[in-house]
Amino acid sequence: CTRRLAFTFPSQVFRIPGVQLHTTGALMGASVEDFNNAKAQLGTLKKDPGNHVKLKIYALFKQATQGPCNTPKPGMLDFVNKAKWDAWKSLESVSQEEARQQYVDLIKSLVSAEGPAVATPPPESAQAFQSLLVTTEDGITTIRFNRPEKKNAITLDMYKELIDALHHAGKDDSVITVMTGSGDFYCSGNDLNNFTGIPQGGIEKMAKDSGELLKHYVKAYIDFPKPLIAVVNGPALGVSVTVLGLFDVVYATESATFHTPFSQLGQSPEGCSSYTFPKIMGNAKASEMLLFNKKVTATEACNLGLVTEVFPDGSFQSEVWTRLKAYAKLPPKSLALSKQLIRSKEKEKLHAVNDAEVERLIERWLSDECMQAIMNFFQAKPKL
Ligand SMILES: CCCCCC/C=C/C(=O)SCCNC(=O)CCNC(=O)[C@H](O)C(C)(C)COP(=O)(O)OP(=O)(O)OC[C@H]1O[C@@H](n2cnc3c(N)ncnc32)[C@H](O)[C@@H]1OP(=O)(O)O
Repeated sequence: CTRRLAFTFPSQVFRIPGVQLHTTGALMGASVEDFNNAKAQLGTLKKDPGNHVKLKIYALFKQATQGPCNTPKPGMLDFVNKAKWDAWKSLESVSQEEARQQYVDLIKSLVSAEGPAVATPPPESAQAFQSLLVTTEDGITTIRFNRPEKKNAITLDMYKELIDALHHAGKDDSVITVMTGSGDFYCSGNDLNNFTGIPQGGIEKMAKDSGELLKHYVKAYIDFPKPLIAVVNGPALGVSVTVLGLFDVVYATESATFHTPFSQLGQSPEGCSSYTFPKIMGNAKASEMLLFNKKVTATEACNLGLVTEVFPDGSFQSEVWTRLKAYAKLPPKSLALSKQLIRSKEKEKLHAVNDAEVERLIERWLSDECMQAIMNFFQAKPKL
């Protein structure tokens, strides 16, 4: 029985091939009911103006069932097939197993987002995010950066979504919360476009507003009430690295790297890293990273104490998720209260550090050094 999910896409209809409700459903690990519910959602999905969700479903399905895209690139004017090809191609480095998992997570998040009741719908995952995939399953809320085509760079809206997602995850009935990335990067840090628009209210207001947003973003990590675990699936840059000092456990795949090119960008450290990094790795090593832009490998980051454990690329996802599922079976209150005991002594200090870092950054964002560095990135696209 081969039934297909169909939806309109720029005035045409294209189909997700091969969604066989019985055989493929079992293969992909989602139930027939999930697919039926997802199908109903796809017909009415209102919050998908750019068809991002639909394209994502298409691409994940292709990647999971056929592996990396090796078909010829469609012509520029073949908009529909080009969009599909780009979406599939962007998953090149996602393993079939990971794509399968992401596909199932996405289908399930659609089902619980707006659809018919499922067995135990976590109310928090009822939110639809543009740039994140948030799911709750087996006691784990997973917040996944989901802009793989931009290496998961964090836009202003995405900071807001992340704050929301963290607040919800802190209150939902999951036992642990996991952050990870879609595609080949964990996250390339702040989206440098955040500073390129001509802001209403002037550049000073933009810097001040960005400072406020950053402060709230970092605060969401400082105050996070239950175990927070980073699953670093690839390179990490900037603010996605600095906040790692506020996580409870950081697992990294062997090929992940950690890079905080602040002085290169005319900026200064954030995410409380000016305090947590020297504390974790000592002043000398922290200075290499935070002042002199040293990019460290996963193994080096582990030796420095920033990363808890490194796993081979080939078995990263399966080893880590097996472990996380076991952690999520531990008594939730005991875990949360123990985390709070470990972190509470530091909280006041961390908030003060956050305030000071943001104040310094507001000054930096208005500096010639910073503006020049951002212009250089977009003009020359240097590889950092
Ligand atoms: C509220 C504001 C708070 C601010 C807090 C302060 C935070 C500071 C930081 O996070 S500093 C770190 C900032 N990040 C960077 O400087 C990274 C810049 N990007 C790169 O160096 C490279 O893109 C790369 C190393 C991440 C990846 O290189 P490569 O594998 O060669 O891919 P591409 O360069 O082709 O990237 C693909 C696509 O993504 C776009 N992109 C990637 N990262 C960013 C980014 N951080 N900001 C904006 N755009 C980014 C890149 O431009 C390409 O787009 P295109 O396909 O050309 O449209």
